[in-house]
Amino acid sequence: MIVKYGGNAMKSLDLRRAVAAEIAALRAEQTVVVVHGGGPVIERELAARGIPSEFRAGLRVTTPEAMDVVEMALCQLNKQLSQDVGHAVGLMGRDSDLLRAEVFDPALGRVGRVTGVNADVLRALIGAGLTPVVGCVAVGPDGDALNVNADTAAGAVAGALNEGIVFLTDVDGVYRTYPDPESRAAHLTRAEVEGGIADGWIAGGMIPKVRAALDALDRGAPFAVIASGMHAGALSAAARGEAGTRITP
Ligand SMILES: Nc1ncnc2c1ncn2[C@@H]1O[C@H](COP(=O)(O)OP(=O)(O)O)[C@@H](O)[C@H]1O
Ligand SMILES: CC(=O)N[C@@H](CCC(=O)OP(=O)(O)O)C(=O)O
Repeated sequence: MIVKYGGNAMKSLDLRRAVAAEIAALRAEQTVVVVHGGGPVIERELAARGIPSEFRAGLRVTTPEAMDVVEMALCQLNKQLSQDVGHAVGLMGRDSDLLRAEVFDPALGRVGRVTGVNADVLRALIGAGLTPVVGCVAVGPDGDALNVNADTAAGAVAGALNEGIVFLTDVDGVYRTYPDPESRAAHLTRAEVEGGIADGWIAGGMIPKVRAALDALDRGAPFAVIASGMHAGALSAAARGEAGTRITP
């Protein structure tokens, strides 16, 4: 299974360690590949350098200067997470062409769209009993770094490995009336997702997440769930289909 682990569910060290422990526990039952972002860490490092952040439809406009900071911040986080998870190898998308990408839209700068995943490297690590922990910086056609939204990167990895995916975040799933957790949808079809984006009840950072879930299914993932990483046991409940929002074709 692929676990996408992102910014909001890693805001404190305690939370990060709790999720890492859940990932380590899940590994006793199944193979796990972690793909991570780190929005809040990137945000902090950019702010410390006086570099402003602008998002369009959930994607960070990334200048070459911002790209350097994104890569530095995510590389450090990658090592911390792989240490937290244990028996893991931390890799960035630039290692062994793990994530290949092209420029998504020149107006967004160095933002990438994934064009290929080196699944053989992941299979080799898994075969050696190690958990891959993948940071979402890809290699572009010119060999330079491209900033890929971590949900998008994780969806592409799930598709390439034909494995299910759980996107961990700071909400219990997709809410029909955000922010009311009682309105969580247990299932959403592609048509409902597209309708939700068009009608505006799926917004902001949830847009790349639901699109990545659909993309993962299109690329061959058997299931895609969006669930909370904020409570103990949430990951295994989501893996069993007892929590979160399951996106279906
Ligand atoms: N319909 C919705 N249901 C739940 N969350 C939503 C919805 N629409 C927008 N959101 C927002 O999406 C956020 C999750 O996306 P994001 O902040 O990018 O998460 P992460 O950093 O975990 O990847 C939620 O915290 C919430 O603010
Ligand atoms: C292009 C783009 O938006 N890239 C993201 C990559 C990190 C990410 O996605 O982190 P979370 O999963 O924590 O949100 C960014 O720069 O924030």
